[in-house]
Amino acid sequence: MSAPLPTSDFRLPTPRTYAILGTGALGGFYGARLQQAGCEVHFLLRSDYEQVQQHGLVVESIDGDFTLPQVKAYRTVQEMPTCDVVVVALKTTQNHLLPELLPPIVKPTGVVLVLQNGWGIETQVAELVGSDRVMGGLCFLCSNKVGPGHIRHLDYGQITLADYAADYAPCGITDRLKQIASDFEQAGIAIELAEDLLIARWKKLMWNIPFNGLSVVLNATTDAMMAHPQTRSLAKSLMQEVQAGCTACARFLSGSDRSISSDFIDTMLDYTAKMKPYRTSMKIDYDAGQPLEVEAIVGNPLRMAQQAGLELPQMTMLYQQLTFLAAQQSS
Ligand SMILES: NC(=O)C1=CN([C@@H]2O[C@H](COP(=O)(O)OP(=O)(O)OC[C@H]3O[C@@H](n4cnc5c(N)ncnc54)[C@H](OP(=O)(O)O)[C@@H]3O)[C@@H](O)[C@H]2O)C=CC1
Ligand SMILES: CC(C)(CO)C(=O)C(=O)O
Repeated sequence: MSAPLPTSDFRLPTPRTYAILGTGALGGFYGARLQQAGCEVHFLLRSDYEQVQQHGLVVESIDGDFTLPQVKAYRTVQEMPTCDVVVVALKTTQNHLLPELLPPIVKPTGVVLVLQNGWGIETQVAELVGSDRVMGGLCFLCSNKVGPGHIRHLDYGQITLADYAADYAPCGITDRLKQIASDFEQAGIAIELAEDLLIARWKKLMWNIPFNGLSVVLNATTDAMMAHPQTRSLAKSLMQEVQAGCTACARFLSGSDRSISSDFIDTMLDYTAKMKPYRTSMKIDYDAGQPLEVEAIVGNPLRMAQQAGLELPQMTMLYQQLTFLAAQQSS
């Protein structure tokens, strides 16, 4: 049964303009691909501004390298035009800036598309722009920013897109979701449309929580963790906790029985076993001495489950270990 469409299923104009908040590994890659496909894209930058303003964006990609010698680059949102789709591609550790970054650039009829990892971000954005103007995307992408304005796309790239409604109520496949999907597909990005953003987000967390977290705590890449029976078993136990957290969250927020099937756990384990040896984004950040996205990826889901009356002991221990390591790193 398809879910009821939200009252907010207003269509977006054609063509749609895009703003990229955070022109890094993810925002720089997808934004460049959208521009390459003909979309009008405006890039917000920080330390890379001068380089990108003068020399554009360089993208090395398994799908073919390309350079955009000229892009619409900005240092502040005040310089940017309002856009139809504002893509949030900052690290979530920068989300305290969203109250100042978002309002000036979202058109009155525009939407905000959250492409970050983690839980609860759409709700934070909805408080800024209204719950009828938020959408989410889960990016299965392996990409790094290797230099100012220089992106290296290593693997994958597909995005699961879903619309948002208050309390993560299922929205079904809305017209505006299809419009944005068509822009990304025109840019050669594989898109999956999901009726239920809550399920889609917890499915991504089923990968991010064990593998981003354990890669830091155990100082290991994904292949090494999958090759050892004990760490494979630990990853599966964490996935089972995420599965329980998802069910409790759905019941708490909307009184509904929505859950992730146990088959999906085996699918994710098989998927990871087949991945090229991969240093997760959290491990890359840890090794580089950068802030870790612990709160969005582990803390928020843990607190959501606890709010729903469910304790998750292994996720709790992982959170304690990661927050300790993050504190040691910054001391
Ligand atoms: N990389 C990947 O393959 C994947 C990433 N993700 C998720 O996507 C999100 C983004 O990650 P990722 O792209 O890897 O991160 P990056 O650090 O590569 O990109 C973030 C960009 O935001 C910029 N930035 C930071 N603060 C500001 C600011 N105040 N104004 C303007 N720009 C700013 C940074 O610039 P500066 O250099 O100045 O700090 C940086 O270029 C995260 O939630 C991550 O978990 C999800 C799936 C895969
Ligand atoms: C699943 C994966 C590895 C790629 O999308 C990811 O989410 C990350 O590196 O943060």
